[in-house]
Amino acid sequence: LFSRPKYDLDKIPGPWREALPLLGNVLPLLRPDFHRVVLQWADQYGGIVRGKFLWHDGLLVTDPAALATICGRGEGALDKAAALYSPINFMCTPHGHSNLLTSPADEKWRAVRKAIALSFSFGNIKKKFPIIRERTYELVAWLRRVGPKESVDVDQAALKVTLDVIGLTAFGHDYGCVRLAEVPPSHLLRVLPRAFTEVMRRIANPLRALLPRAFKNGPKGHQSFVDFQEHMKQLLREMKARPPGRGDTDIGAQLYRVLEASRLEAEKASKAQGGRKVVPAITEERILSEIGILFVEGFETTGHTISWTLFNIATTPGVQEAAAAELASLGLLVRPRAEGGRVVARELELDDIKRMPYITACVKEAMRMFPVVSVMGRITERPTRVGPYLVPAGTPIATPLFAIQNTIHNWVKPEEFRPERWRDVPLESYVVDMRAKEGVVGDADARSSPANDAKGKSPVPAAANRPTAAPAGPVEAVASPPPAPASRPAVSASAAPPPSAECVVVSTPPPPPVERKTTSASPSPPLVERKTTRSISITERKVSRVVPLPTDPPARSFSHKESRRRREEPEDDVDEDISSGFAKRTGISFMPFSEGPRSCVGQSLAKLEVMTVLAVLLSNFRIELAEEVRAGGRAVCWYGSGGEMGGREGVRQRESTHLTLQTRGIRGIRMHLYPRDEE
Ligand code: HEM
Repeated sequence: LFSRPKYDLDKIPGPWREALPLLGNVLPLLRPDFHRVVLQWADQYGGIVRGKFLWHDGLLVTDPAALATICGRGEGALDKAAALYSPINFMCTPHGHSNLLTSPADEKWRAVRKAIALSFSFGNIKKKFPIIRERTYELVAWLRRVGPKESVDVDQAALKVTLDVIGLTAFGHDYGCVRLAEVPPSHLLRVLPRAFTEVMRRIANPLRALLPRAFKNGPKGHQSFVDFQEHMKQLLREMKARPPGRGDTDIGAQLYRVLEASRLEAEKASKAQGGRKVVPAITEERILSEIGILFVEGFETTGHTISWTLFNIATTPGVQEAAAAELASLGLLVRPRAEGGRVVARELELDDIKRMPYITACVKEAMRMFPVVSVMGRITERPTRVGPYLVPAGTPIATPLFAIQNTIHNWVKPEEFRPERWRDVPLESYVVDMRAKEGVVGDADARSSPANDAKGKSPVPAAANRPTAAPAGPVEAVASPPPAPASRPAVSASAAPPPSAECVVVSTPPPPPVERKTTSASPSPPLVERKTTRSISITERKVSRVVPLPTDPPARSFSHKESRRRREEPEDDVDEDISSGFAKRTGISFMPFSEGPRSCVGQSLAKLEVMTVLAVLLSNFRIELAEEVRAGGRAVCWYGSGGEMGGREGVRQRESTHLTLQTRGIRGIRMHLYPRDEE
């Protein structure tokens, strides 16, 4: 009776102590801006928080060291909480087949991920640059026709480009969104948001899936799934009717190959078993689900990232001017007619993108503050140590990106949009991994970053940053880290395939500063001047060694009032120089594309798209958030033509996690775009 509890759940701080019977802590999470509730819990209780989700215990993890373990490959790494993602399966296929995003990391996932990763290699993605650029310039032409007097929802505008780009680059299908003046309700651009709404409703209320008619808008939601699947089936038909040619590694082609390979394998097995029917491991329905998930993951994510970045650029003093100066230095800024007019600016080229450290920094800072995938779900398969706590098998663990990247425990002045934070971070890095204290970054897909050379290799030669203290060697340190401290990640993780690509984490002694050589065929200026060399190098060779570092003590928990005070008035001892000390704690505190084997497979396309759209729009227009309307000295928001956003705060108050982080309602993020040549 008095034996010690087997697990440490009761030692974990969190709102579970105030949980309601049966409902637990669910009620505040039903708000559209529940990401802010989670952030507030992270600020208040620290990096590992226990909550009651209905009658289940669950954890919210924002502690960087614990995250590095959870997202890594070694002991303590966690797989997807497949059940949590299941409404997405039913959006993609009638019988709820899982897919890359939603399935656990099993054999089927591995086969599809490997095939698709080739499509997203930078070598393949860079061939798509002309498509992205063409659609973006078409958008510019449309925006010019609209003119600066009308405000435009830049979010909708960006979504049109992203849907066109996925359709064309992945499946050779033109949805023609950018060209459409009116979008019919049956168009995929309209169907997708309706289906996302139904997914959100089913996550909040799983009974909707069983009895759609019993709930408000249930039949409509069900219909949106049917409509979405119809669009995806059309793509599948087109894919099957057009077997891929040699050298075609586009997504459609790769999915076709996976399907065929599985069919042939089943045929072979059937023959071997004397003609008994053998169902292929990967069926058409699975492929349908894979096609669907590319639209679920690739459409809104990229579109909202573009619009959140534009929003921050437009509303932070000095930032737009700095971005324009960078574009001008590359000869890309359209000049006023009086100074020679539009002809002076040239068209954006692929190589320009790696010469825009400031705009890249704006994107990263926007992705830190507004991570479009704001929560991800994992689950423990066996008793697991999360940070210092042992928790039982079957514990759901949310890794809430919004809270990770905005909590006062991980970031200095997190609510400030400061592109300067990224000054010393290599251009290609979208993971801040402070395990090598003064080092900076590990980046899963650096090899496939547009910032890298044409062959898709890291601009830093594999061995360049490797100190003699960490010689290349066997993988043994990776395979089994000591069990106790969860903060000892096995490996800095990388994109899944090819399996040989790994990051190497090293600690002291620091190597002598190395001259950065580029392997690029065409000579280009260094990406970003890199001040810290004691860090992580991204290499195509086998993992050398991981040298774990001591971790920071766990973040303290505060009263609600105290955590709010600390957010408003950071302590004096906090590093004020956020231009260099951008993150505070050891481990991962920034990973908008996630990290490790389950990181975003499409990030090379996303980065290229975001940068292209931003560079072209900012070259051509000066942007302004549609003005607030004032009445009686107070800002009021209303919808109509003209000003309506209610300033930066007005937009922020409408933040909503609706599968992706976006604005609530139909007002979007409206801006006036002033053509630079007409100024
Ligand atoms: C700025 C844009 C994007 C962001 C911020 C983003 C972010 C993410 C994140 C955080 C995950 C992990 C989700 C989780 O574990 O629940 C993810 C997974 C994924 N993303 Fe993206 N994504 C973006 C664009 C894209 C694009 C353009 C595509 C493809 C067209 C794509 C395809 C996928 C897929 C298939 C997965 C599942 C990978 C796996 O588990 O193996 N994403 N993405």
